[in-house]
Amino acid sequence: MSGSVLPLFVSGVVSRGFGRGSKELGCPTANYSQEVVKNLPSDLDTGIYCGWASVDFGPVHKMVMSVGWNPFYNGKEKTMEIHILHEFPEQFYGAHMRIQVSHIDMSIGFIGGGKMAQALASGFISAGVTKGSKIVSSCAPEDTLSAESFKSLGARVTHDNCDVIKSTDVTIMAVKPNIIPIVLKDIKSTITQKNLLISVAMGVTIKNIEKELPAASRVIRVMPNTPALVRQGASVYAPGLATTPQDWDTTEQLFKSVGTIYRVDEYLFDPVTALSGSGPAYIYAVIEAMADGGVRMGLPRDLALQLAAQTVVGAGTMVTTTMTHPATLRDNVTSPAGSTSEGLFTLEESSVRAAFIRAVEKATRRCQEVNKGLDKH
Ligand SMILES: NC(=O)C1=CN([C@@H]2O[C@H](COP(=O)(O)OP(=O)(O)OC[C@H]3O[C@@H](n4cnc5c(N)ncnc54)[C@H](O)[C@@H]3O)[C@@H](O)[C@H]2O)C=CC1
Ligand SMILES: O=C(O)[C@@H]1CCC=N1
Repeated sequence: MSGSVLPLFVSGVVSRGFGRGSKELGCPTANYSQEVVKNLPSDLDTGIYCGWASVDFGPVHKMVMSVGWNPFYNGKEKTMEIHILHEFPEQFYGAHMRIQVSHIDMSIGFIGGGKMAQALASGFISAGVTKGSKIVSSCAPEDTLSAESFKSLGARVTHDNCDVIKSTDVTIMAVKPNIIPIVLKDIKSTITQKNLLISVAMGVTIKNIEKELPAASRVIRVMPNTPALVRQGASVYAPGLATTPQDWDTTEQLFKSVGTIYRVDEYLFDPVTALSGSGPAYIYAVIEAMADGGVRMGLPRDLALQLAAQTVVGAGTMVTTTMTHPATLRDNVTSPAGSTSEGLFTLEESSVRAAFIRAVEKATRRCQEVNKGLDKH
């Protein structure tokens, strides 16, 4: 994530770009050669940055920079395109340009300031994507706990959902599914095409949201999970009809800063919600139960909990980093006639695997029920 590599200093020779900055977009850009782009730290995400630039050791000017693949132009090469906020009398290809790159802190709104919103807000701040003072959150007036949590992050709290929409470019709608119709009614006459609305509500389809808002409203559906708080979240997204590649990029950058994000077809959202949205709760139950087993066998409670939690972290990391099938990793732990084999047999006798499979199935059905209920509105 970019936060760790900023501020970043880059210098090199200005090369000829595609020539479309001035002509087509009315925004001239100075581009670095591919050698410079290839030497960028791998942690520097694609996106828009701001900073300072100096050409041929001349005066320092403000600049904005786009780093990316230019999806609109089907770009094949990553580019760094720098627009310097100064009128130069002539082109300066071949000149030496030095830049200092910083973040543009994103202003992010949350409609609903509960558990999921708090996890995302804290994660975004610690990832360096934004700062508390750039966040605005709304919650129910009686929900003083959520209000206090957001205030402690340095955010502004309001009870007016339209205020959130007006104050921010990206707004995350994180209220319970049954509150979504109320919120959409609230913001309908305020939201414009300037706003990107991201819904994280379970069981609420993009279509259900779009139909309550003005035509061409930019809506993206995301299913995150609460480990976003420690930047270990797992999210998926699906874009609405009026969104642009820039919106997809913004969403990916945001949620990548707090874990992983995959784009999926929307019909997969219910099983995703049941697996990774709800999943942390299942795993907390596993950690607690394993620790209880340790305590039963004489371990101190704190040690048992630490060992159980770290075992889950370690096993998960083994799967994601070695890309080895869990069955092989499990075999590597299981010695003939050893302790693991006894433990696993006992889990099989209790149909633990079937219980997890059924849990994901039942949770998926619940998302479908909620969706059917909202469809009737
Ligand atoms: N908690 C989780 O692990 C996850 C939750 N989600 C989704 O996130 C959404 C929120 O869930 P939680 O944060 O768990 O719920 P929560 O109950 O902790 O938070 C709901 C928030 O909505 C606020 N609220 C209620 N009425 C409102 C209104 N009219 N206008 C503005 N705000 C209002 C409440 O004050 C509260 O801050 C749900 O749709 C859920 O499906 C998605 C993934 C994971
Ligand atoms: O339990 C719920 O409904 C939400 C959705 C996924 C996690 N929490």
